Amino acid sequence: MNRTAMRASQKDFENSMNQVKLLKKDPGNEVKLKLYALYKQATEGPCNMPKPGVFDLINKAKWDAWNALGSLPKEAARQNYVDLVSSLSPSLESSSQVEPGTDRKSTGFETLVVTSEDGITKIMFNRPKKKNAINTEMYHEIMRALKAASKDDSIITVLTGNGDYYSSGNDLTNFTDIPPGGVEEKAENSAVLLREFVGCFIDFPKPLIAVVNGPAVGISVTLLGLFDAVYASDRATFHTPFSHLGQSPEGCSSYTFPKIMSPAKATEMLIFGKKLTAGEACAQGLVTEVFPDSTFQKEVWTRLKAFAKLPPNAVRISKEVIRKREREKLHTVNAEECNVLQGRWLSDECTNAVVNFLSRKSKL
Ligand SMILES: CCCC/C=C/CC(=O)SCCNC(=O)CCNC(=O)[C@H](O)C(C)(C)COP(=O)(O)OP(=O)(O)OC[C@H]1O[C@@H](n2cnc3c(N)ncnc32)[C@H](O)[C@@H]1OP(=O)(O)O
Repeated sequence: MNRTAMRASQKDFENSMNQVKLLKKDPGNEVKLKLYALYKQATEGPCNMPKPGVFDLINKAKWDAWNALGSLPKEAARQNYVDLVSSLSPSLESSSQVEPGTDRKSTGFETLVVTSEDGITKIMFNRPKKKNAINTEMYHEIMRALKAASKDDSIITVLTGNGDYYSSGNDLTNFTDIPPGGVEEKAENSAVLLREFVGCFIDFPKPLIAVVNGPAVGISVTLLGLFDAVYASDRATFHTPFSHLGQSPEGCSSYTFPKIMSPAKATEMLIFGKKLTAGEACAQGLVTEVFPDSTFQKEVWTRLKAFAKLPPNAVRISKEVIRKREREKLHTVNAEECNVLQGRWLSDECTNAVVNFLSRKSKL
């Protein structure tokens, strides 16, 4: 069953309430508080009770648990309640794919693996044979996964890649699927898609962390300027060969990169296509920290799990405070970059570069 994409019905919710009564084992106070909070959120919405006094320990703990859910929508709370109950009583739900002790994995994605565990939603690019190139389906699936993650009960969201690459950027075969309106229509559709896609990163309400497991190219690099932290393996490289491809910067990088790394360093990357090692990208401020590849996954996930234990409301509010004053500017930059790219995609320079790649005449 697709836990993230599907919404639990009122009937599922009522079944889950009954299942709680049938639990053979006491799930413990922490889980009971979580169930209480999700139940209240699902039935009444955000916490609307006055805060109990410090000595009213039980009611204070219940209030804290409910209040911690912030503005989580009722439907999401209902789904989380159903998921939590089914993880406590797997034998009671025959159709559940949720095994105790394993990640909650969302099916319904062709190009991603999306899991949610320990307060972290992980969105993993999953086209390893194509170096995780982002095809049109993947753009749509990433947007869908981000929208679901923004509403689930995770504290942080992580993007990473399966296989040896983080991502090789835009799938160049995207350009071969020409609609009846011809290349102009294709360029226009692509600009609309890109604008919406980058907009999802600008507006994402929780800390967004990139776990860059290997080389990153094109849009998978530029987007990093919109992330809240970027952890990289020392195998990772960062390459934006836009001029070589007859294209121009996107992902708001024309604004974020000069701010992050100085205008001249941004020029070297975005105009001259200089490829940075992970160490260089860290020295420029694009990467937060670099880890040896042999210990990368272990060290990063230990750290992320600790971050995900922080108070959810404080984390979310802090992200909003940081993003708020830049949001409008970022949307303006995004719109401008998409406009410029729409023209670039129709240029001979771009067409030749794509044809050369597709006919195996050139690689980066
Ligand atoms: C609609 C929104 C548009 C937003 C625009 C964004 C701009 C960008 O992102 S620009 C960056 C575009 N990316 C590239 O130019 C990378 C092109 N790929 C390469 O140069 C090389 O594949 C590589 C250096 C990434 C890896 O080389 P390597 O020799 O190790 O492996 P390959 O044999 O080349 O790759 C395996 C397999 O994967 C296919 N592939 C890899 N990357 C892409 C890609 N970006 N687009 C399409 N296909 C890609 C490659 O063709 C191979 O496929 P086959 O096994 O079928 O031959």
